Amino acid sequence: MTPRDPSEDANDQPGGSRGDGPRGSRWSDLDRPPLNGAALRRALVREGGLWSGVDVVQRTGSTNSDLAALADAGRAAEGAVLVAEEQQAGRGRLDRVWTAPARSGLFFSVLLKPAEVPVERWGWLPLLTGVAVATGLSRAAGVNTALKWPNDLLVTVGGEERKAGGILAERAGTDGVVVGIGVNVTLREDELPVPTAGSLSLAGATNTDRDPLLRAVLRSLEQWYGTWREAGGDPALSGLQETYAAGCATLGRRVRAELPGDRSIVGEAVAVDSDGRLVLATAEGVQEPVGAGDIVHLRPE
Ligand SMILES: Nc1ncnc2c1ncn2[C@@H]1O[C@H](COP(=O)(O)OP(=O)(O)OP(=O)(O)O)[C@@H](O)[C@H]1O
Ligand SMILES: O=C(O)CCCC[C@@H]1SC[C@@H]2NC(=O)N[C@@H]21
Repeated sequence: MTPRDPSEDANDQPGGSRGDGPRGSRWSDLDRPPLNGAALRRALVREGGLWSGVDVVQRTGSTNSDLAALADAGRAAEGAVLVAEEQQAGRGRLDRVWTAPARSGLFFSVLLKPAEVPVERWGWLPLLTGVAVATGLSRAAGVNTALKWPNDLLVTVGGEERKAGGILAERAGTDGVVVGIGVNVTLREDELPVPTAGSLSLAGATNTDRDPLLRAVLRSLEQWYGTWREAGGDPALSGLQETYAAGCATLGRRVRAELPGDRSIVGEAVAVDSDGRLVLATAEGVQEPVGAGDIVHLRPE
């Protein structure tokens, strides 16, 4: 898959390259070891499995943009995985920037083509990915994670909820979705892009070795995606709706939903409905489903 940095194959050497650190970085390579692309491929790519290829590049603008361009050109198969050690134009939801310094986290995109699932149910893909990321990381990093609706990954740092990861899902080609995942693994307090951000290491993770973390997330994603597809994308039948609700820190909280067009609604988040929308119960006794926008967790009244 392209575009690739010519130096990327350094990652294919066992132990990876240990040369100069990235330009402008205060970290040496020994502080932040590289991913081992060859070992990841060996562990993840197998006949009949979902992952058809795993490419690791040193640096790019955005793995979502790159994989979407390949999908648009018909040059990427279902299950293609593109990982970057660093992103220089990482993108978040709602046209925000996603900060991704070299080797500080997991920055990757996967191409999914759920042909047997009706398109109306594809909106569950980012939520499904959130469940897979939270499950994989809770297991492999030894840290508690929760989801803020729709798919921010939260950790607790010094008693505060902080955002350590996020998911950006975008249609690509005629029949696919590129799901991009960003997780802050070893970002230190003084490196955080915003005070509300956190990282797995700041939350006390017992393991911050990115290879096993990435494997755990991709294995969990393969499992959840398989179960959901077999259920025809039905969120209840696949158990996804229930599992999502169990891991969602937004439910039961007082929140403000900031909607497109400068409108906002305040209410208690009471459910995630079968379309993946967050249902707010307002003080007026109305149940308002919210499908898009920003959610702010408020203090209890
Ligand atoms: N590496 C990163 N880690 C965490 N947040 C980041 C990172 N890079 C950029 N950001 C952005 O910083 C902003 C602050 O995140 P925060 O969770 O506080 O607020 P938010 O605006 O409610 O985010 P969201 O809409 O995703 O819920 C977000 O827009 C987030 O996308
Ligand atoms: O929280 C968000 O708003 C979503 C952040 C998604 C970031 C990931 S990093 C890999 C992929 N490539 C991108 O440009 N964005 C996603």
